[in-house]
Amino acid sequence: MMEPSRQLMTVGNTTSFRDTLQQLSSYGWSIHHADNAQEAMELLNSQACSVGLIAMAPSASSLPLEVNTRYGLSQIQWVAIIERDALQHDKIRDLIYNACYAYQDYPPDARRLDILLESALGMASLHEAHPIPTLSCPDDNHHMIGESSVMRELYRTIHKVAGADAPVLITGESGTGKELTARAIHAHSSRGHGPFNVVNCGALPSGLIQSELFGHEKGAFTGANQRKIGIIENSQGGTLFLDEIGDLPLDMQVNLLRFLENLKVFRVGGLKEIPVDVRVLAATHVDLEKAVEMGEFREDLYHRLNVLQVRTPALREHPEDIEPLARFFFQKFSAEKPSRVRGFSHDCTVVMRQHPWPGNIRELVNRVRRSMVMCEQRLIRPTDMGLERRQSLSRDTDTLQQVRDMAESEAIRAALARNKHKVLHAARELGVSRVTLYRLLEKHCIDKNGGSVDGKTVDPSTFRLVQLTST
Ligand SMILES: Nc1ncnc2c1ncn2[C@@H]1O[C@H](COP(=O)(O)OP(=O)(O)OP(=O)(O)O)[C@@H](O)[C@H]1O
Repeated sequence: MMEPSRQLMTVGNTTSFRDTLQQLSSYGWSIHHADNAQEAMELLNSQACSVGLIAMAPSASSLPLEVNTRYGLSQIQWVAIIERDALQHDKIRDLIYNACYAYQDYPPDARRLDILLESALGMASLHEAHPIPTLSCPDDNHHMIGESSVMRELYRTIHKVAGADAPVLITGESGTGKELTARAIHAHSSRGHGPFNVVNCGALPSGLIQSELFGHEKGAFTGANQRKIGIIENSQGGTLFLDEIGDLPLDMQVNLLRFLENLKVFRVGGLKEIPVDVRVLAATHVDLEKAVEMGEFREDLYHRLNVLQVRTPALREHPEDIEPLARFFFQKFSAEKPSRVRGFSHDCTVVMRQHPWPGNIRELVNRVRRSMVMCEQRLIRPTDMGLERRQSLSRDTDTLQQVRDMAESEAIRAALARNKHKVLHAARELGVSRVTLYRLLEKHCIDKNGGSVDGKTVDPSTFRLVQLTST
């Protein structure tokens, strides 16, 4: 780890302890001053300060929270200098408790402060040593988190398809980040400055869908008192994301296909075609090929949308990202609403790894949010997240065979995921022949796409049940 540099940002009215600051300079601290939050943020853009010393006025500035919200909670370790009496104010107590590393009374003692700042610096460097890996998005709210090989592969694919102006079909289980992926494709494409509009095809009432998408002219039907511009036209110069495309009624599929072929819309009741420059991204969590076979989805539309394909991985395929994701959501929610909770207990991180996450990243978001409400301690425990340590791995009654079977089935699923479901490659990685791997897939009821045989979400404990009942 690099030796942390002794850059110190001071904020607020520090005139009453000017001498102390001079002594700190003589101890090797480079001091940069900001009068207010705005200046502090500007300073942070040019100086790599990770420790802040704030002269906290009795009126209680919320500055440490503001700065941490902007820069990511825990990025700056704050030490507050306060009048002892100020601790009687709830607001100040809360602020120090929630946003500061430590505090010292007036007049601050240079030696003690030096030690305190040094240890704050140590804490800051620990945070820096564990940055949250992301795919950045120009829009601050939509960064993608995860540094596993599957997520890196996803980022690479996003960059590749962003450069092409063709439709993209995004597939993946519910909650795996299909919409976020669509936003990232848009943001990294040449249309990034244009609009990004989302239509959930499953949520639109069938009677309204035509006019929602294509718009209508005044008087086109009873109740059409005004001209309405449809969402396709409103996406001019940008991207239209059609979520749950599999739910689009068949008659609408024809209209959408026509639009994709000539990039012109006909408003309902309109007389002329209007050209629209828009890129269409579509997402589905159902198997569209199967839907085509069943006659529920038009084959021509499927091929038109499926020019480029991106698959968002299930969370169980990249368990190494669970903790960084959980930390990211924790920081995000802490910034939105200051919390006394400081992070996750060790037990909690172990249990998060064991949980199969059938609801994927959305489930993780919800569980982290819940845990921050439920937690009564400084660290979140498994029960705060509504999770229990999985019995199967720790129960005395598990036979060695059962434990082996579970490990075997999890290793196979992970190898398939890593090898894009290519059985031959997964078999090579696992050091078995292809025939053996097929036999094992059958034994563990795994289809070669990593799901269970009936296509339901894979939960290792379910596999165990299947196995126990079939033997
Ligand atoms: N890699 C990621 N990094 C950070 N947040 C993520 C990531 N992937 C998903 N999320 C978050 O998880 C939640 C679900 O993501 P999203 O809505 O994109 O999933 P989805 O696959 O479109 O779900 P559905 O199929 O149910 O519509 C959102 O809050 C999203 O911001």
